[in-house]
Amino acid sequence: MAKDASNGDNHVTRKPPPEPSPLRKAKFFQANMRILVTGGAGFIGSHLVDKLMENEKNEVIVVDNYFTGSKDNVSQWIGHPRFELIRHDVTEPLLIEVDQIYHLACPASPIFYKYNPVKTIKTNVIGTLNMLGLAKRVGARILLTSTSEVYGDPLVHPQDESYWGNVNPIGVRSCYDEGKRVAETLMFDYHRQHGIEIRIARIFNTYGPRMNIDDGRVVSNFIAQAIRDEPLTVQLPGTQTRSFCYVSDMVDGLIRLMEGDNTGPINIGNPGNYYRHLIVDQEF
Ligand SMILES: O=C(O)[C@H]1O[C@H](OP(=O)(O)OP(=O)(O)OC[C@H]2O[C@@H](n3ccc(=O)[nH]c3=O)[C@H](O)[C@@H]2O)[C@H](O)[C@@H](O)[C@@H]1O
Repeated sequence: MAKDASNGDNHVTRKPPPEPSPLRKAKFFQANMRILVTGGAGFIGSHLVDKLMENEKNEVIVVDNYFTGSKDNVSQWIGHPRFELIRHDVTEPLLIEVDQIYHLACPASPIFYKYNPVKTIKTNVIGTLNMLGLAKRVGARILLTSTSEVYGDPLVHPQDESYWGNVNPIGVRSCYDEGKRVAETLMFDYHRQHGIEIRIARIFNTYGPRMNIDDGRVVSNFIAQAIRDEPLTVQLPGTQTRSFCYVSDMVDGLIRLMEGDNTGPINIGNPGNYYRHLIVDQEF
């Protein structure tokens, strides 16, 4: 699904990224790559951590406030010499020395992001500013997990990255949709103004182990209803489509984006769209 979505002028005034700080070079020479994962105790974040930890040259630091994530998701790494877990809210500055930042921290499903919309906006805006400030200070490359929801209620199907979206700025979902859109804007402004190395992924529906069963998203809804022997909720059969990506494929996509040369934004998801009633037929 990847495409160059420069929208005309994203790459025009790119400056070279700043040098990594001498402090990091001197102090952390043992590990080839020190990687920060915000939201690393969440569903996708914890699978990303598992994959990054497979590489013995990586040292992984997880920062999470456990709003929707859980220590259980990373319990297999607690005590490992290359792993560190910090309870921290990204809306507060973080002083740390790292080479790469995967910035995932954000409530991601409607139930949770609507629960405290002001906090959701703060996490997206102030949290992303803080992570970009950190990236600038230490010369780290930063990847933001944005979302397919930046396309809002799209007027074109399927949406490629050059589509600017159709988003309600004042609705109850805006804290998330517009929050992620501002986060993307901040990423590109830091890139253009300060030469920060950025990567932006727009994540589509993802499923797999550790997904939150009660988060109100379609796969978890179906599974939860099936387990509870309840009728499955299918809205307007035949009209609602979704794509579904398995979490290990999502994580591979995120790592390849981080390691590659394309800033994004890049859609990451399953390119096939499925009607909700077909999912039910196939899975149950
Ligand atoms: O599908 C997507 O678009 C989303 O995918 C992932 O979200 P996901 O792993 O599905 O959701 P969670 O399991 O809720 O993970 C989010 C993590 O962020 C943490 N978080 C949330 C809010 C906050 O203020 N700070 C913070 O650290 C949560 O505790 C949790 O561990 C990414 O983390 C989101 O940034 C992305 O928007």
